[in-house]
Amino acid sequence: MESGQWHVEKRSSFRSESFVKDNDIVPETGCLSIIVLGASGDLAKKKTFPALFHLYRQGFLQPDEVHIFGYARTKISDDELRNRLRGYLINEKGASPDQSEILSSFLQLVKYVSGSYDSEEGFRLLDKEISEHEISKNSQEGSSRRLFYLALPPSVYPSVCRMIKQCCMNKSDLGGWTRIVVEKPFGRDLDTAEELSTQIGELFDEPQIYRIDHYLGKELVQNLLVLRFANRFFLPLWNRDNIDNVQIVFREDFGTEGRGGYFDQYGIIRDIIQNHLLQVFYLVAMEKPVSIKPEHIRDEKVKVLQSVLPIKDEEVVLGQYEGYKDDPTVPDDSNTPTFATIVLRIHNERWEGVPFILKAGKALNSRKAEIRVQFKDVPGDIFKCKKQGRNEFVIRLQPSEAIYMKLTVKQPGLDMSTAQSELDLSYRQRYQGVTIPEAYERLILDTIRGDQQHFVRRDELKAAWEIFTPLLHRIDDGESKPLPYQPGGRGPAEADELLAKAGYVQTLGYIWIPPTL
Ligand SMILES: NC(=O)C1=CN([C@@H]2O[C@H](COP(=O)(O)OP(=O)(O)OC[C@H]3O[C@@H](n4cnc5c(N)ncnc54)[C@H](OP(=O)(O)O)[C@@H]3O)[C@@H](O)[C@H]2O)C=CC1
Ligand SMILES: O=C1O[C@H](COP(=O)(O)O)[C@@H](O)[C@H](O)[C@H]1O
Repeated sequence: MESGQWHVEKRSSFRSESFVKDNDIVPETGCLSIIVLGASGDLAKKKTFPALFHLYRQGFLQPDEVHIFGYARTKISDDELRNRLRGYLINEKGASPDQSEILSSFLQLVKYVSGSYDSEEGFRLLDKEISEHEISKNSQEGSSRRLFYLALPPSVYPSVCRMIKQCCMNKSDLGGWTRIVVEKPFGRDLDTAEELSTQIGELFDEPQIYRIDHYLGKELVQNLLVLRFANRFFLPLWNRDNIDNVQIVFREDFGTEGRGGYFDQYGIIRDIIQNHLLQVFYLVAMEKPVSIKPEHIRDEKVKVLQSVLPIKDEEVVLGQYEGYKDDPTVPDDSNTPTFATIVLRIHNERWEGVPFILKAGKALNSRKAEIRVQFKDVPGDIFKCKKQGRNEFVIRLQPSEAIYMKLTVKQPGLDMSTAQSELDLSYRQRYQGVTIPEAYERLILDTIRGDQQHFVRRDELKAAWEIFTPLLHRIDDGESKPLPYQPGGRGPAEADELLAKAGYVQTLGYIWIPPTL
């Protein structure tokens, strides 16, 4: 190897022990019906059906067991739905022409039923179709499993759940189950979320309800527990003595295109911060769970949430990008934020005084989601490291998944000078040839396996809404107003000022560049 060249070592694949087997989850077989309600919609097309296809392609959904039903009000035939899906799946990133055959066999498993969301007629028809499939497949000798995925606006969840309960529950005497998957945003504030939880809770037990947050299915989010609790060197450092501040950042380089009507009712806090970023926050801040059993993990999440102090107005910056209101589905006087930076503070022994800065924005200068843990300055700084910048531990969730540690090293050469560098675990380079599964793929598989670890429990949801509801009400009442910002930029300058005030020190002149192969 020539000196100075990037050397990429091909490592033989190694098998790691799966820790899922400690989770008390017993694999099941038998007839499986997956029902996508809202099959005509955006989420179903872009996420739910592609995830099902990927699971099928990898052998996780067996053709002799599974059948998929689309349900919505739109009147289309089986073939029309299949053609719509084919058009989308064939053009998906990474799709190859040799998938055409497998795609056709997948689409043959898809059937469509049309009906409304609040009358028994459609759901009785749906039940008849599911039962026919169950009888044809195995019901004489096996159990049957029914998974209802609500790819629908939350306003129709109560009536849809009632219809499922009245008309479509699993009827096999031989066992099986009925589960429902509900999407975010689950409610608009504490009261509406609790009301929704009560309505659904009267119909289904908690183990039947899977409140999905797709950030919990992302590879690096799932890695957080392992990183924190399986590595000795993080244990003594992960606290207020060493960490100065933590940033959890979501940026998108596009606006609300095509979804302005939906977005304007919710805004960036309900769309991203109260759910996706808060889930990441728990995993960074919570204490070690008793075990990796879902209930133990979720108990710790609730505890840390309950230690969060009320958000202070002076620790919030809201923004709305210029041009947002040009969307005809957005009212001219909209007060909805498309950007927010919010500082959360935890009142406990580990984190007292450490700001957790949650930042999310649409129409910014890049698409990126990351966690940035910034350490305090080195005491007794004999190398004058301060001018190089602080140590940072960064977990890049997307794109270019990576974990890297920014640190100060001796600049190679005869001089005794220091420079910023990094220890870098870039996934594309380290795990060559390994496909990282899509979040929805993983989470749908978890629902089939009955693993609720990566889903939101009712008390967790309540604690999450408790944190944000007062601020959301101030925004809804027009008391807190978003500042205008230029699309394609960093968001309002006031957000950077808040970051600096919270203690974040930017390393000037240093940018981490993901290594290329
Ligand atoms: N799209 C995305 O990227 C994401 C969406 N989500 C969540 O997933 C769920 C579905 O989202 P998405 O697919 O974008 O939504 P859509 O607006 O595309 O709605 C899905 C389907 O629901 C039916 N529908 C729409 N509006 C109503 C209404 N007011 N009353 C009754 N039925 C209606 C329509 O079917 P029909 O008229 O044929 O019955 C539509 O095809 C939402 O909760 C959303 O917040 C979460 C993460 C990402
Ligand atoms: O839930 C949502 O997430 C997407 C971003 O998801 P990602 O996996 O691409 O990071 C966001 O665009 C959308 O507004 C929101 O509803």
